Amino acid sequence: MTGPAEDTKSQLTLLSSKLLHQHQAVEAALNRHVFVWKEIEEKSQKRSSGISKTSRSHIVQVSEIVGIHKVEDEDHTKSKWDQKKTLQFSQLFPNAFTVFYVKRTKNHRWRCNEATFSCSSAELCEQWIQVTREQLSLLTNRPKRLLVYINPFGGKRRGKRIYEEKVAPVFQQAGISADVIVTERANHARDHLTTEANLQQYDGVVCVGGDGMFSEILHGLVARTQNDNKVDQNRPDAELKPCMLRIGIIPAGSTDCICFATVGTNDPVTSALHIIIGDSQPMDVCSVHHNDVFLRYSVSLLGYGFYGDVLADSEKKRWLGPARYDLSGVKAFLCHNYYKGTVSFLPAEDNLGHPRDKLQCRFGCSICQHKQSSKDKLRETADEETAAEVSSSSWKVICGKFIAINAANMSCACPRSPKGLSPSAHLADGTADLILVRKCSRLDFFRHLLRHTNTDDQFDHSFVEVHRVRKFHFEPLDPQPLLLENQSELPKKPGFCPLGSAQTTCIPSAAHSSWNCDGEILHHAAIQVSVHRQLIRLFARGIEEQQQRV
Ligand SMILES: CCCCCCCCCCCCC/C=C/[C@@H](O)[C@H](COP(=O)(O)O)NC(=O)CCCCC
Ligand SMILES: Nc1ncnc2c1ncn2[C@@H]1O[C@H](COP(=O)(O)OP(=O)(O)O)[C@@H](O)[C@H]1O
Ligand SMILES: [Ca+2]
Repeated sequence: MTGPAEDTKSQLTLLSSKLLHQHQAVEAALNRHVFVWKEIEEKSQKRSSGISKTSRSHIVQVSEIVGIHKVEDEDHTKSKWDQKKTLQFSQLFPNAFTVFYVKRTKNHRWRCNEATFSCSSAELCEQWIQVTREQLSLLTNRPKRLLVYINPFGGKRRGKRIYEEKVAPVFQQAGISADVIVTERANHARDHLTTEANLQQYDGVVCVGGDGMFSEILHGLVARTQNDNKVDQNRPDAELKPCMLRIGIIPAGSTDCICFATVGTNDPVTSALHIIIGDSQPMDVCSVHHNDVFLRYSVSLLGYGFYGDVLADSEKKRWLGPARYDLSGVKAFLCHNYYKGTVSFLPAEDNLGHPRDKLQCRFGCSICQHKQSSKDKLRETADEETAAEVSSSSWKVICGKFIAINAANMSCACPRSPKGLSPSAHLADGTADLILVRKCSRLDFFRHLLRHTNTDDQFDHSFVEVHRVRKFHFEPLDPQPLLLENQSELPKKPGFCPLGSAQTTCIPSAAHSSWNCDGEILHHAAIQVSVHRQLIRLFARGIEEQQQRV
């Protein structure tokens, strides 16, 4: 907290002068927090009209200034027309500077707005640029150098163009330098991060692609951090070390759920601006093990049954781009498979809310800032047998036939489902929402799915239950044939006769489905999952409640 002396200091005007903006005289001022300009109403003007207009003032937070440049030095990536206009302007007003700043528009989208001011002298212009840049350099959370990985084949295969046309120019305006790697194969980014990249020279890593590409960055960074700290990822109870570098996501994939659920939109320019201003959003990560073998990490959806089947089928249709999920979704729905198994879970403490409490995770979320007590920590590290001794609420066990078992570590909001699989799930509370959809009729399941696209409560069905959990295990009823230790890259298992469907052309499911782990297939049905609170940080801030307009 800042005391009164500090408050006064931060409000001290650093610069104040009369400038010209859009042919109108303005009084501009800069302090540590804001840059303000206010139209000056000339006395003669007031007298002749007889009416005193309210002069408009504009406020820009210093933390949301992207950059400041002398007009003649401005961006060469501008169109020919804009460059010509800039040249003409700088001939007319030689001592002018432009401030680039964040402007909020509809649906959580941000744009880079600009305002040009001309000064009475070259010295004054230089002074404005220098003092403003000094203030920006005090914002130590801003990245200066980034490592960028582009998946040229993600989504509609537009990753490279999106980066070059929409992101690189704003990074340049902000003075950010970026080393760019266009991936040449799957797992290129993951392997490069795990073993090769010299991470000390970067302030963050950016991925251009979808959730699968994000997953590569996540695995590379988390593995690198654990290796450097000698933490064994194979131990399900290992206390993982948090990653120091933040991750930025430029959405260019098929679902873009991780970007959408942390920023509120899947818009490349908005993401670039969150990176530039150095936003920071901690995020939980689920570790997935099979016995004592580490399988994968997950930040969004871990889905068995319906979403596992959709993914397994969609992989064969990659050439269709994002539409593959719609086709495979319809197919999985028509197949209507269900799977037998046992789910056991460690419920989260009551003070962390409930998936149906309608307290959505938003910018500055108080639930995510909640500090874990030592009792909670002890309870979390205890295994199934000893948990009962340290807490009144201990592991719960549910056996049944399930159409879908979904663990949502965050809301999983995406353009297909703007409120997500679990609208009240939290980004950084150390829990996941475990959704169990039991065997039901096709019509009921359709009703449940449909509610993901409207405002109705998708949990308000007799066949759906939802729990907020810290850990969970799944065990299929029938034992699975032995799989190799490192299963994550195994080819798709051969199809068997579906358990819950009479049709023969269905997505092959046998007694087991596979897990959809942030869009990657896991072939082990039996898994153990733990949520690791705030293991990583993104260049994001969570979804803002109200659109503030400048
Ligand atoms: C009758 C209309 C029903 C519509 C139901 C829609 C429900 C959609 C929920 C989507 C949750 C998405 C969770 C995120 C998953 C992604 O990690 C994963 C990989 O993404 P990417 O790498 O970008 O390709 N995407 C999926 O698994 C797609 C699921 C789509 C299911 C229809
Ligand atoms: N150069 C590449 N060639 C082929 N696959 C790649 C390449 N780079 C990344 N991948 C893989 O592509 C998959 C899908 O990437 P992603 O960017 O998530 O797109 P989408 O959202 O369309 O699935 C990821 O599993 C990732 O490992
Ligand atoms: Ca969470």
